[in-house]
Amino acid sequence: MSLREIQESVQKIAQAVAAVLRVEVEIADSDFLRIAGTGKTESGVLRTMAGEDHIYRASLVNGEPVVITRPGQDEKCRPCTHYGSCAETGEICCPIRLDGQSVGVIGLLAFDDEQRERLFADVEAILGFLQKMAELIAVKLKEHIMYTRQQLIAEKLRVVMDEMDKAMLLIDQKNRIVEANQRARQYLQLDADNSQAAEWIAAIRLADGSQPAPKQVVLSVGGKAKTFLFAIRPVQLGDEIKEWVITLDDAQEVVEMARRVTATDAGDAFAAISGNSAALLQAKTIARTVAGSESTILLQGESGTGKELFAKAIHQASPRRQQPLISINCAAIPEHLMESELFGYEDGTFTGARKGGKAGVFEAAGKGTLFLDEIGDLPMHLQGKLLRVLQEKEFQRLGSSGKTLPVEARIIAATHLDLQERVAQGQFRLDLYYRLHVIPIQLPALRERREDILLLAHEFLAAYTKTLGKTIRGFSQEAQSVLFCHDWPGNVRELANTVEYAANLENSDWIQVASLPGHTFRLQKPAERTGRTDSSEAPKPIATLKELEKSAVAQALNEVRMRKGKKEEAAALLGISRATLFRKMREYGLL
Ligand SMILES: Nc1ncnc2c1ncn2[C@@H]1O[C@H](COP(=O)(O)OP(=O)(O)OP(=O)(O)O)[C@@H](O)[C@H]1O
Repeated sequence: MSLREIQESVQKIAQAVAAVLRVEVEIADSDFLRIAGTGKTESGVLRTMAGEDHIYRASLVNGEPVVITRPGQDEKCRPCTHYGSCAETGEICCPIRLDGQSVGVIGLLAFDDEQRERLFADVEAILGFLQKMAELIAVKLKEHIMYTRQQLIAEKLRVVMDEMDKAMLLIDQKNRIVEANQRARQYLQLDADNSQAAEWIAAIRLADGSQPAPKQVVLSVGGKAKTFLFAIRPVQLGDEIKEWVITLDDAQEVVEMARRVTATDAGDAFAAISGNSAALLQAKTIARTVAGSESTILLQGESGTGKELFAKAIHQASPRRQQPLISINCAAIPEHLMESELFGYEDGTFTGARKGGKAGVFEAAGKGTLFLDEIGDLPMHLQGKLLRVLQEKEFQRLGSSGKTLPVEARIIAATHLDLQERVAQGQFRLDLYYRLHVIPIQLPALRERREDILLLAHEFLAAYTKTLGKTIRGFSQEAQSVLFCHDWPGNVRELANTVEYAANLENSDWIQVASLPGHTFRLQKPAERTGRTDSSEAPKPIATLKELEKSAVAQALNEVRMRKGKKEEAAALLGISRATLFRKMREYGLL
């Protein structure tokens, strides 16, 4: 470590000393490069002192000060190129020592009689002062070394953290995230929104205190519940806990990884998609057939019909299964962040941009699969950009100067919207529609395949009773008819939530109607639920589906508001995603 690295500070010290003592000051490093100089020596700064360095060399090697009262005539000056013709009238120098080693020399120089007089008026005092200045420079160098070391450690830590395939968070005493690695930002969508951080950390701390290892926690991320395996450890200095390190693994990814490692073949990737109805079996057959191809797939279906489940199964059944499956929800990411989420950005592209830039989902998906969820909600201006990227099969990070990257991922898009209708309304580009609509797969709504309702309900019940440690044998006859006749606007997600709710509440061997969530079924009278009509009653005007939906959304919001809950809970009650809930709130003026 050379004084050269703190040249500016050293020059300032030289000038300050010169101003106080009114003599000239020169400072050299251990290679006899002039680091600082005042007066006559200033023009030689950052030049070598070869040939005129032997007095400094003697001071540096012996670690002692040197006093020259007659420069150019003193015996010590003999080897100097200026011997006999020296412009100086006096010189005092002293080594700069750091950790027992000489790292440079500070010299005081006189060039006329006045300066000479000042220099030698009280040599003892001047030497004392010079030594203090040498110590000051050594301290500055030490600080710089420590700072550089710290920077290096921080950088190493950042690289190691980002290379980890676990998500890692550093948390301070006030439960704020002070550092998050790339995987954590991806799992928790931190770049889009980290307002839930305190809630997540509270959930992790709660789960930490109540479970043996391996510990699990369910966090709501972007409106979806995600299960993580986690560990939390304190970072201590002495007895004091300074921060906490939390590591997270996506439980589903761990399970998939375990399955990949243990399975001799990929198994049936579609096994998780239940249902025997002709409509669902047809969708599964198409998906299975095209899983191996490179063509773009467009999954269409209402919210909760299993579009994401299908996308995962297709990826699993494809030759790309060892590569990543990256999902992005085009409705859940704020419009101004969407473009950088898709294509990434280069270092310094905008204020707050991450050092080193950031890969977008196209890059992250690599040779895997990119799942563009809720594609119908992609803003118009990005539709054009996406189209170009899909056509040209290459893209650029934002702020990159012409460097293009290839699109290697297979694209699966999904939407709950009627894209043709969006095209007709001028809200979706026709050319993009055709680019995505290569292999369309329509996922049927649950009410269009009622024969699957009870099958799914029993599967969910078996799973939840196992988790809850209960022995519920099934559904009462009446509960079955209620489930069968319900229209399930939230589709399979709503059914799964309904069964989970009922399994939690039920105390008998069979799920009774009373244990079904009131907010779902209060909208329908018992006679309507079973599909029977009472001829003695005057026919009531039938509410439109939209009216029913609006009323359900309002009711769920109200219920959650009363118990000071969060919007996510209203979404869960309705069996829809957070993004869908917000869309519906906007649509019905309930924001
Ligand atoms: N056929 C099915 N068999 C078993 N579970 C299903 C099936 N279809 C959907 N599910 C479950 O229902 C929930 C919703 O499914 P998914 O998220 O895939 O729906 P989606 O159509 O992508 O919804 P959204 O449009 O709201 O994002 C998930 O928990 C999923 O596992």
